[in-house]
Amino acid sequence: MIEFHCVSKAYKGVKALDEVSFTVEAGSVTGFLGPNGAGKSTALRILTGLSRPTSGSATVFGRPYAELACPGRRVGTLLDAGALHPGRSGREVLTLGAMMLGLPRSRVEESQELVGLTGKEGRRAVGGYSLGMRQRLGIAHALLGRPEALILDEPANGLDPQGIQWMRGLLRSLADSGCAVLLSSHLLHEVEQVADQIVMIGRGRVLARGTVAEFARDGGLERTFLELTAQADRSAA
Ligand SMILES: Nc1ncnc2c1ncn2[C@@H]1O[C@H](COP(=O)(O)OP(=O)(O)OP(=O)(O)O)[C@@H](O)[C@H]1O
Repeated sequence: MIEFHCVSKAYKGVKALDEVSFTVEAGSVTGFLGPNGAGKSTALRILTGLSRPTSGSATVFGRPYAELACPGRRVGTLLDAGALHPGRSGREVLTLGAMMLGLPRSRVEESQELVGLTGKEGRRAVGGYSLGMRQRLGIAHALLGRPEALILDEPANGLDPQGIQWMRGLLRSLADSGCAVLLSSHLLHEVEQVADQIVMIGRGRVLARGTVAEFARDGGLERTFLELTAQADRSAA
């Protein structure tokens, strides 16, 4: 459903991504794990048509995101919760999103409820939101069109432990209802709790892929992550 096929990206000769390939199936959560600067955001920006790969292709439902008919309805994205307009209320952000996607107003309340933003919070300007509230609003925005695929960049940033637990439950239930969920993170524990499959990236390259159970069996997620990222750093030095 989501597919990266040999995606490379170079910025002025520096390789941010190097032949990245993996897939995310419908009905599953894939954790895209990597240390700072590994290339996670670059990969997700390419997947959502915000950046062009130097070579290779990234597709959703078999096509580049920008070539999908009404991509915003089929693919929910949250790449930067900080980018929401600070002067608008949460409700306005969602109402504008629903209008742009041609969705009924009822989706605004439904999405707001889904992420636990109260009516009062929805009427406040986003500039006064905590980071956790922005993340919830960003997730509500991503879910407006009842998407079949969900792409989230570091969605747990700023969420408190209750918020993280809530998000896990939400992503699990979305995947169980058939959605393909791809979330990037550098928080191993958070990803381990929710993901079916893990793709580890370091220095722009896929270092390992497998199910959470496979990582647990083969030395543990944290140990594997630290070893492989250190190895990638050494070979890049
Ligand atoms: N617009 C850009 N111009 C030049 N280099 C860039 C640009 N965007 C990203 N990079 C570089 O590409 C590499 C990957 O960055 P990216 O932001 O994709 O990593 P990340 O895994 O999302 O990191 P983080 O967890 O810190 O957000 C880094 O070395 C970064 O400096």
